[in-house]
Amino acid sequence: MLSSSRIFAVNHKKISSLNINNVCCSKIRASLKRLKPHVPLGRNYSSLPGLIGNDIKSLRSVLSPPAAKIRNIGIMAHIDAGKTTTTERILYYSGYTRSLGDVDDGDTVTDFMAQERERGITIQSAAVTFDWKGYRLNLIDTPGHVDFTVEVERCLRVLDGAVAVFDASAGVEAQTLTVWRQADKHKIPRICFLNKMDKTGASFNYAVESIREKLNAKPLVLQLPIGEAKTFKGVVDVVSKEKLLWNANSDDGKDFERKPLLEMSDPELLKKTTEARNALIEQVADLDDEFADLVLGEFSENFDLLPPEKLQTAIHRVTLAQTAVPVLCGSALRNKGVQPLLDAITMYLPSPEERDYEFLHLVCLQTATGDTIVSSKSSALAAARRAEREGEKKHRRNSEAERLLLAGVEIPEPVFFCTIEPPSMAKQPDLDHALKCLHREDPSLKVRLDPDTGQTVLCGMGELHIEIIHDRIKREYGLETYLGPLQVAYRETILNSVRATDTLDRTLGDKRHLVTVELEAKPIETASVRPVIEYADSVSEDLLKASQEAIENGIHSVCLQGPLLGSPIQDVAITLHSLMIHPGTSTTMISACVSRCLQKALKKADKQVLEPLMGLEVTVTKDYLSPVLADLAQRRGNIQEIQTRQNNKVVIGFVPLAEIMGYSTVLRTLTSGSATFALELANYQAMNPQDQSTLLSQRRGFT
Ligand SMILES: Nc1nc2c(ncn2[C@@H]2O[C@H](COP(=O)(O)OP(=O)(O)OP(=O)(O)O)[C@@H](O)[C@H]2O)c(=O)[nH]1
Repeated sequence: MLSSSRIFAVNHKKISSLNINNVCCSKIRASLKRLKPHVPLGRNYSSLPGLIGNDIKSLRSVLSPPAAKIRNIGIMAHIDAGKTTTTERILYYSGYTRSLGDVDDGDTVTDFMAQERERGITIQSAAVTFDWKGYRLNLIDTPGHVDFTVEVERCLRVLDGAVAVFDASAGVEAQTLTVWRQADKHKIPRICFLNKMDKTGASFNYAVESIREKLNAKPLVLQLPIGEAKTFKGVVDVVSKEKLLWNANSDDGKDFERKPLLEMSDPELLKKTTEARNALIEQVADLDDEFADLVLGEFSENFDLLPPEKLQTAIHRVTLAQTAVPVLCGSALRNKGVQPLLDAITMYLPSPEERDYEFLHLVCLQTATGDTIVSSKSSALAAARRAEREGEKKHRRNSEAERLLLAGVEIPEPVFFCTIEPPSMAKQPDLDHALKCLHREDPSLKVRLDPDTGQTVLCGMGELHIEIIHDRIKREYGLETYLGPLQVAYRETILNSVRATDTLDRTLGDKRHLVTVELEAKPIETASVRPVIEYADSVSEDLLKASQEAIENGIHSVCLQGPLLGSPIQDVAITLHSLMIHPGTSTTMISACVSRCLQKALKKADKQVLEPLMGLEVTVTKDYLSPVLADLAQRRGNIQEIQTRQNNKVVIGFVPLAEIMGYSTVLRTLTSGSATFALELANYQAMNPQDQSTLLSQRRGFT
């Protein structure tokens, strides 16, 4: 009975380590497999204090620690900032692994896929569970490359906190902004880790300023570096006024000493640290009333008397409130600064208990017959709509549908596509199966059938994305497939209003199907991927009730394949002006008539191709700036600004996606491999008439 049906969006669960593991279970299994020679299959609890003899209570807390002792966190950053290297060190110091893996040697735990190891990049998020000083940490290492943004998004939804890793010589980079925005959207408290402090050009102050300016965040400087670049050897803990120095002779960074700063031995550093601590106390007091009362009352005369724990508790509160972000620094590659980062994770990031997930109070997995479990926002909405149709009470429906929206993942539209063919027709079902599985795992991969050729078409987020999918089909499903040329996913729109009328009159058997439709298509200003559908007052409500779904299906199917290139039509509104349906006409016929009528209207309209415009950021040394700019000019690039970032120039601008295919190879050649770039879809822009007609001729095979 529908009144008892409930809808759960539960594709990502959280709270326990088991749940996080479910998100990326294949990856964990593979990690454990690789670790077999070193680690017994099961968790290494060596770092947990309190497990004595047969103490059942302790044992229970080891197996399932109280929620207050759990941290579900993610590591996120721009590509190559050092997430995987930092994760690798974290696993080593926590006792999860017994040797240090290296991205450059292709032997890290979290980058286990063959493609990740070969390319030294993270493609799929990996979850690992380990313990640190009595806390259970469930950690996800996420990819930095923009092609795998969805992977980051799906992880952020299950996290309670995140560590944002930065390359200290570059500060905030293009993809940092993207992941930061995603974390803002999911309201994830964060800690910043300024990595690569050992690298030439590393600058703590520059990186902190870039967090303030570009991310519009309030950095809380909890550490100061001791030395920078080649001279980097440790950090000062601003909260406790202690210095942490790593033993230069230790090759794994386990050995470091923590000493209070003294006037006698470190007068300068002590002075700097006291200033930084006072500034930190004032900053936190500004953000937290409880702490302000404490500081102004008892400690206003001398901040030195304020116990570190009081400051730490207040920092925890402002981190949780996301009014500021603690900033730490180190060098994961040189094994410095990672243990204090782990302490900060347990100290400042929240436990699951401290986070409020409204939709999770819905989702307690006590399901019963009649419940609906859905896997995405669109299926949640479809289920909610179905529930609505079948008569649930109005107020309950609305609030439920709204809450379900919280649980969805936003999947960006793909910008590239290409055909994919199996080695033989007999293998088509195997290919379909592989693509179905891969799509389930990675919803940003879309698969469709070309209605004209019957070919399977892969749609993805970028060249790398499609390349990796191709490779995975070969390695994981044993299928050698053939990819057609990579093509840009264009869109279409119309430039003027057009009207059409159509009648469909067909008799099948002894049944007459008769529909007459009049509709109008017009351009709209607001960017809308799906057509806006409106009904004129003259259309009878009763008629509409019975046929609305069929009408909308007809409209949507036409808008998926525009008349120019067969690309989706966007920024249009369709108004149904009149509708006449003969009794007994099937909904299929209604859909067919609406589709035909809309196609007729679109044929008459002035049409425009829209092309994906990419935001581009190229980081290049001064010597190579000119060739990079000259090349971008040839690619119809529009340069917005050129910033100076340490010793580099950063070119920021826009370039049509069609012009930037294979850019990594060209850029490597132009700059002897010294430049890096990041691309992100900015919007869809109208092509100029000349480029549009060239494109149309190419597609029609005339050039
Ligand atoms: N100098 C220096 N290099 C580092 C440091 N940490 C990482 N690297 C190097 O930076 C490169 C990228 O490191 P990764 O750990 O793969 O970075 P990532 O952020 O996981 O990369 P993606 O997942 O592909 O985005 C590798 O060559 C590392 O050796 C560091 O602290 N100092």
